[in-house]
Amino acid sequence: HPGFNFGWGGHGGSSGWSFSLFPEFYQFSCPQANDIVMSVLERAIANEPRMAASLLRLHFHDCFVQGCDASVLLDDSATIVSEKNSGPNKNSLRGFEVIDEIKAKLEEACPQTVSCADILALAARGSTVLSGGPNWELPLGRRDSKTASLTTSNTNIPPPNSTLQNLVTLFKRQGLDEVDLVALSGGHTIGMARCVTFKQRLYNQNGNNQPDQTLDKGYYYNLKSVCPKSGGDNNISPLDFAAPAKFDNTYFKLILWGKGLLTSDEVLFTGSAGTTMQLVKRYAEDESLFFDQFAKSMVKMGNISPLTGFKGEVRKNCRRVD
Ligand code: HEM
Ligand SMILES: [Ca+2]
Repeated sequence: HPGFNFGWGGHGGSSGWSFSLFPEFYQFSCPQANDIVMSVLERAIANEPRMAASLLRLHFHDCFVQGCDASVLLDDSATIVSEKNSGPNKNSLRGFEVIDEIKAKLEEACPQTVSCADILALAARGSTVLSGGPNWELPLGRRDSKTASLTTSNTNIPPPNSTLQNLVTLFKRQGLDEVDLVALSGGHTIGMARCVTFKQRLYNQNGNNQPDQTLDKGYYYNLKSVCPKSGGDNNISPLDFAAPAKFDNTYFKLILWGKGLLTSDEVLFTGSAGTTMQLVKRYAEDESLFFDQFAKSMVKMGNISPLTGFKGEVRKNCRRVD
């Protein structure tokens, strides 16, 4: 089988072999893999700029549940309880049709070779680049799960009203630290969120029927007009209203000004942990520092317990196990 990296397992495993991800994984088996991904992305994102954001988020929601194994793409079936119906995912995750299109093209060019988990990682990177963000060398060789976990999807993915402590804990569970938390939250430089995810901040942040005091007043009135106290749950607002389709560091500037959309964005600056506050300031001041760290943290997130070697499979259709 081409592309396996037979390195010695040195991390306490007793089995002897370990397989790690590496950028040239498809060099011989499907050298055009990234070009095919990029050609589909170019069209999809030109057609709808928000698609870049939706695809970036898909990789995150995959990696935080059972690792980066494309579990998030599986539909309900006799053996699968789909993660698509979890609290954080239902009526929210988008981009599945674009992944299907990429997979169909890859199956034509290189049958049963490129995993759905690697497609998610390639699509996340490509979406970042096409939105004006950083590029990075992307380790590949993930394989696809034969299982999904609705319950883990409900427990591992942080909710939008999280405290800073809560965010730090959920990221630590994945081997990610405060630096990764702040940099990866910068993914909110693109895309949209539904009213239901930030309504609490407008009308009852602390159980006293008062808005979140950290919200800028003008921004607060704007948000109220798209997100009424009752109804309108599916109305959407940009996570970075200054440039919702451009991958830049304005997300961090907005947070400094009380114009971050979600509680989870604002607490990076106002929550009681000096480290994340300093990082928000530094990324707001220095876009290239943010880009460098975002790239590093994306590689780290993409390395969360992948299936490698002979584990898992390469699905033919990302929506079902073979
Ligand atoms: C730190 C914890 C995080 C929380 C609490 C969080 C929460 C959310 C919420 C509530 C939404 C809106 C969903 C909706 O209304 O349907 C959203 C959207 C989004 N998130 Fe996060 N997120 C987090 C981290 C991340 C990370 C690590 C990434 C990627 C690196 C990311 C990328 C995105 C993107 C791009 C969107 C917009 C998606 C679209 O427009 O379709 N988020 N997030
Ligand atoms: Ca997964």
